Amino acid sequence: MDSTKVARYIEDFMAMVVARNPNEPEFHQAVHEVVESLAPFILENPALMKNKILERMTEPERLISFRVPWVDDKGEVQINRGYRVQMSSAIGPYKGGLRFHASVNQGILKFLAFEQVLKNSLTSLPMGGGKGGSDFNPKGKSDQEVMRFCQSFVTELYRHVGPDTDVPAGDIGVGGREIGFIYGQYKRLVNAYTGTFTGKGPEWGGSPLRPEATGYGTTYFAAEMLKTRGDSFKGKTVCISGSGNVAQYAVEKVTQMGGIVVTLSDSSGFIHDPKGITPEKLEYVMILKNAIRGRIREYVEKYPEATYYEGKRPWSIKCDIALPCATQNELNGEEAQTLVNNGCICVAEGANMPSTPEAIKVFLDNKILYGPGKAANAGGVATSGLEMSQNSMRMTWTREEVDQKLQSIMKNIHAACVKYGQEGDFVNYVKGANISGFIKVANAMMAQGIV
Ligand SMILES: NC(=O)C1=CN([C@@H]2O[C@H](COP(=O)(O)OP(=O)(O)OC[C@H]3O[C@@H](n4cnc5c(N)ncnc54)[C@H](OP(=O)(O)O)[C@@H]3O)[C@@H](O)[C@H]2O)C=CC1
Ligand SMILES: O=C(O)CCC(=O)C(=O)O
Repeated sequence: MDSTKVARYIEDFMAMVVARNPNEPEFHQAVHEVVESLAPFILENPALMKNKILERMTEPERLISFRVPWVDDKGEVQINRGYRVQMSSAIGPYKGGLRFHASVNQGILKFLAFEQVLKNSLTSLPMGGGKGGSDFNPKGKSDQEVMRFCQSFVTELYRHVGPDTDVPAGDIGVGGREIGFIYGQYKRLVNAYTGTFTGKGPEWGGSPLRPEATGYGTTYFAAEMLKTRGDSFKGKTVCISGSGNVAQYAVEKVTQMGGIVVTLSDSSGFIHDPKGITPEKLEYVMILKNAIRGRIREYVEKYPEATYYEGKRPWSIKCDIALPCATQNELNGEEAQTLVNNGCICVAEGANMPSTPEAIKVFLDNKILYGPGKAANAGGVATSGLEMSQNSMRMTWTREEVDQKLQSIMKNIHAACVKYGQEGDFVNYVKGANISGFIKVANAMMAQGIV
């Protein structure tokens, strides 16, 4: 393929995306990465060009934005903005999480929804892609305030979702507590018990292993990547960022597989525990983060052998494997170079788009094992898909059954990445994930006409 032609296609396509979606840098970044992978493939397939498949995929089918008024504990009226981006229903109902974080805006949710379309396709389950949330910041809010906010949020959202229409779940700032409040109010509004949300509690329709699934899945994916080089987690030093849902269960699974996790972080700083975060220490982190809702710095008060670094990220710590599990753009080019210089051989993304384009270039140039989020963290939404199946069948699989299905899905995603990403003796998992995720959605769109 003529490289000038490819470069011009990417440039023209991105100029169009930027012009149509001004002031949305995260969305531009996510689309650019995908277009770079897909350009040669699309140029070789005139039908994809003629039917403007990628042009349509980068335009949400529907974008809903709404007012979320609620009353705080002081009796003051607060107003937030709620969103749902329904990106693609080509292969199934819209599916993707809800994020509650002060930084949420339309552009961030569009990047997440776009990534979700390809990720959900990779799982091989029939799920379209969407994402939603609000600029509501749950930090420091009482349970009552969070409940009132969630009830107001879903009092508008409920019109746009349904078990065969759009099935939201959790993401940053939305865990079991929030899904509970949202589902309770939703059920009241529609007067029906349906599988419209996933991440529900185990007693009321949730799938076994959904809380664990993203962190476990990322670890399973990394293990598959390591296997291609005859390696494993055994005895490896692992740096993990974040300390929320994904990070916690990544620590658990890595430790079970014989790795030693030495870092965790939050938006204030990171802790380094050279002796490793043992199951007992992880139990404390789970209480600290999920019940007390404290800060990661408190870890060093309980475990003085660890050190806390205020305002810093964990990537300067020497490790064999890095699992970024916090948020987008949390690992830049310089930090990627430090990881590589320190001997890191594998990066698997539990978070969505945690590595900047410069960081990704460092990983690919140095040919380390690099698993992008849309492949490596797909275990969460895949298990949500399994929750949807269980809800439809009105039955519950065992934890072991779900774990087996999750492992098999992660293996299949890995195999698909290898199939489309093999470049000589190197696997470019970015290219593999993007092309493999794209093909199924593109074929469905071609079959369904210009819609
Ligand atoms: N939950 C899931 O099933 C899935 C999640 N993901 C992705 O994984 C990542 C983590 O999600 P999840 O664990 O569910 O979310 P949680 O809300 O449970 O945890 C988020 C963690 O990331 C930290 N964090 C958030 N924003 C920043 C920031 N700007 N800088 C540094 N740290 C930050 C938080 O720290 P603090 O408390 O200080 O904000 C917290 O430790 C996200 O990228 C999400 O999109 C991907 C697939 C599925
Ligand atoms: O489980 C889900 O539906 C959503 C998971 C999610 O938000 C993600 O994969 O980023």
